Amino acid sequence: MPRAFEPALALSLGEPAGIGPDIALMAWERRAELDLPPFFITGDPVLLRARANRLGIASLIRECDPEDATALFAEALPVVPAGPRATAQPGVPDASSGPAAKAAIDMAIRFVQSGQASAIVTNPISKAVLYDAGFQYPGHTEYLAHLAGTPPPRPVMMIWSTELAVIPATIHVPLSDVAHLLTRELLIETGRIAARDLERRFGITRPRLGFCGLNPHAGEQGTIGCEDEDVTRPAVEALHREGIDARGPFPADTMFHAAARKNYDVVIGAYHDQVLTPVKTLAFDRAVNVTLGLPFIRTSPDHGTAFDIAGTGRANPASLVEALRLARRLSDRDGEESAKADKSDTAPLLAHGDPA
Ligand SMILES: NC(=O)C1=CN([C@@H]2O[C@H](COP(=O)(O)OP(=O)(O)OC[C@H]3O[C@@H](n4cnc5c(N)ncnc54)[C@H](O)[C@@H]3O)[C@@H](O)[C@H]2O)C=CC1
Ligand SMILES: NCC(=O)COP(=O)(O)O
Repeated sequence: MPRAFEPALALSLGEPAGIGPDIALMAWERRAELDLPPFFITGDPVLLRARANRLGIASLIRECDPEDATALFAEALPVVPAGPRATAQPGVPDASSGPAAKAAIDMAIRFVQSGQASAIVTNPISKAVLYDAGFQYPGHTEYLAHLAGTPPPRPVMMIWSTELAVIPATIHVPLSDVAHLLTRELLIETGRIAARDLERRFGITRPRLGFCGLNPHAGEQGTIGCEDEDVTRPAVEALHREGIDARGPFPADTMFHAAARKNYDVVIGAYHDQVLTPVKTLAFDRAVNVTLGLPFIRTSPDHGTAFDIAGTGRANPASLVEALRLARRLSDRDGEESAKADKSDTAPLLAHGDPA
């Protein structure tokens, strides 16, 4: 059933010196051809106008309130001004970058929490720039959990593509800390959240979670490192006892080939690069970062700020386009689910192998 008011998606500006402004403008320019869901940007409209001029995009930027964005979207790029002016040039972050990027996220989240936006899509931030500005969180994933409530829910990072979906159990931590941060509790909680959200939000009945070993050959029965037998296997068994289809641990080096990928709906790995490397190799321009475990929907392109090509017109907006589409599909599904007493006929949102 259509909702009376269709809120638009809130897209945060991201790092002003990065490609976030470029890809937002490029996506909006092709909104009709790509049949994009309406979105508005939270951020500095002056910077966006300057970037549009630099890129030669005949973009009409219109400052507005979030409620007006859906109606405006066909004729202009709606922008809700957020925070301080962003003065950085493409590729060269300056002192305004951190505060401007953070203000854009804060405003977008307020609109999602008040129902003035249906979901948040975040453009990439430079973590180092934000840390320099005093930002206390490793990335969006952890910051959004902090904004979501008290105590903050455990956020789970999933990078989703039709070829492969992955979750790093530890997220933005140094590699030297991974072995001691990888606990049974962490894996069990991550598995529970993944199983629940893949079912509830993505419509996958009894999702198959493939756990990835930490050590070579998943520890070779405990002879090459103890974590796979002492931590991961008991976590998989505990999830299994709860009725969750958890499998593994499997060796990381053989989990990602085409036949193996058919055995899981998502791979849960030990650390960031273990699982993000395969998905970015397979689907760099299509994969979407989705945060599970939050009371609202958040997606993001899978890539970073790409300072080396900001302002050149060479950035590919495809991952942002997929992030916008997925946010819309997840929020439509959310709306249907809450409006519906009988949920049995809601189709799966995406299955691996579906055309994107
Ligand atoms: N969601 C977020 O906020 C994310 C932020 N980052 C941040 O981005 C910054 C740079 O990270 P890198 O590791 O250099 O990764 P990156 O993704 O920014 O760039 C890696 C390479 O891919 C290219 N590239 C990236 N996106 C592209 C696109 N849309 N079209 C064409 N080429 C593209 C870049 O030009 C570069 O050569 C870091 O500060 C990192 O923290 C990284 C990932 C996600
Ligand atoms: N490589 C993905 C990534 O680091 C994204 O982090 P976040 O800012 O979305 O938490």
